[in-house]
Amino acid sequence: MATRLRPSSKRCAVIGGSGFLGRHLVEKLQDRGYSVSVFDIRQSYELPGVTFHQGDLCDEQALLSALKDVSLVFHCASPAPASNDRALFERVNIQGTKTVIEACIQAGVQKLVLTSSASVVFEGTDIKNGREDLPYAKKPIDYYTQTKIQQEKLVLEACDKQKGFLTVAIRPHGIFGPRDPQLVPIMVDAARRGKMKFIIGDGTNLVDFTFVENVVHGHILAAECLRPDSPICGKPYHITNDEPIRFWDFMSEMLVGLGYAAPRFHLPYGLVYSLALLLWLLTWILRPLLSFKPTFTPMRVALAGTHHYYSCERAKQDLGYRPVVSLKEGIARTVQSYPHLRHGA
Ligand SMILES: NC(=O)C1=CN([C@@H]2O[C@H](COP(=O)(O)OP(=O)(O)OC[C@H]3O[C@@H](n4cnc5c(N)ncnc54)[C@H](O)[C@@H]3O)[C@@H](O)[C@H]2O)C=CC1
Ligand SMILES: CC(C)=CCC[C@@H](C)[C@H]1CC[C@H]2C3=C(CC[C@]12C)[C@@]1(C)CCC(=O)C[C@@H]1CC3
Repeated sequence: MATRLRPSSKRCAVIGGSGFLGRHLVEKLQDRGYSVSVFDIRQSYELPGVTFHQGDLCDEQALLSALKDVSLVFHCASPAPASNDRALFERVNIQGTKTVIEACIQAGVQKLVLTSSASVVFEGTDIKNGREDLPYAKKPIDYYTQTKIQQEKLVLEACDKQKGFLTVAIRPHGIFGPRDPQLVPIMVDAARRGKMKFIIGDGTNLVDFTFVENVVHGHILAAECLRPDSPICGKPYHITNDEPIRFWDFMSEMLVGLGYAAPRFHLPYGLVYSLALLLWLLTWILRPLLSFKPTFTPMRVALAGTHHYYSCERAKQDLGYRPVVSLKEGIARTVQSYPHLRHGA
């Protein structure tokens, strides 16, 4: 009888590997001796030794050919939150994740590590040192988060030790670092349009911002700890910098580092939130006539004006996680990596 060789445990695939987090993950996995392939709807770079499979994760056949002989899969693909496209989030994050799970099982993949998000428990009100046992948000802040909740449940429920298919979810928060297409570019765009003069609320709200290499480290630890006898099977893990910082101090450090002025004038949180809500309603009503994307959405105001930071004790205990790059160093390395976004560039 022909024996089917078990895929090497160092052969892995990164779904969403062309993205910000995905590419950092691919680079680190290669450094650690993994043989890596990328599955993504687009190819954004080339890297010697990395095989690219371009395709939509909703296409099972395309996935199956990319997952041949792969034993470990990282799923970090998602449409960008800013698109706010409900149908797209549902198709990719829910239907697509079901397809990823089915393809993994069919291809004989043994481990699936999902990039979830700490925002699955966030409802727009304060969370201080939130642990993983907080309930999922009943009223998620947007469609993106609503589908991230469904996605996480699907992946964790698929964990089946009998069948030899093990899953775990990493919940990062506020990922930042070189090549990030969201945080710094949105902030600089707002600064260039004179919209970063104001602090929403009293400016004391604490938030987690997590340097991308720490998020990568958490993913790799989770993959390496995922064994049938390990307590991490089917569980979510917060991965943060473990250094909550005032939202507006973080913004100021980034802005000043890039040569812009720090926000100075305080505006009451309730007022800005109500205005953002009104603006959002107006753009929704007028959407057949004009397409306008406001900088101030209720979701962004909530993110900028409330406490939302999370405990990563569980990751420390079960994964041996410790951040590898401090916030100070992460900010310095990020600022340095954006010469084209500096004031006057
Ligand atoms: N950036 C952040 O602050 C946070 C991100 N996350 C999660 O981390 C993951 C990675 O996020 P980022 O790297 O920031 O996003 P990104 O937008 O840079 O990367 C996502 C990748 O997914 C790919 N993709 C999208 N739809 C696809 C499809 N149908 N088939 C195949 N590939 C597809 C995109 O082409 C892109 O390369 C996402 O799951 C996101 O929800 C969670 C918490 C915070
Ligand atoms: C901590 C966390 C979850 C960060 C996620 C990233 C984005 C949601 C933020 C990145 C840039 C931020 C930003 C604002 C809100 C939150 C972000 C979009 C503002 C719109 C808040 C109101 C302002 O005064 C302008 C800000 C620009 C940058």
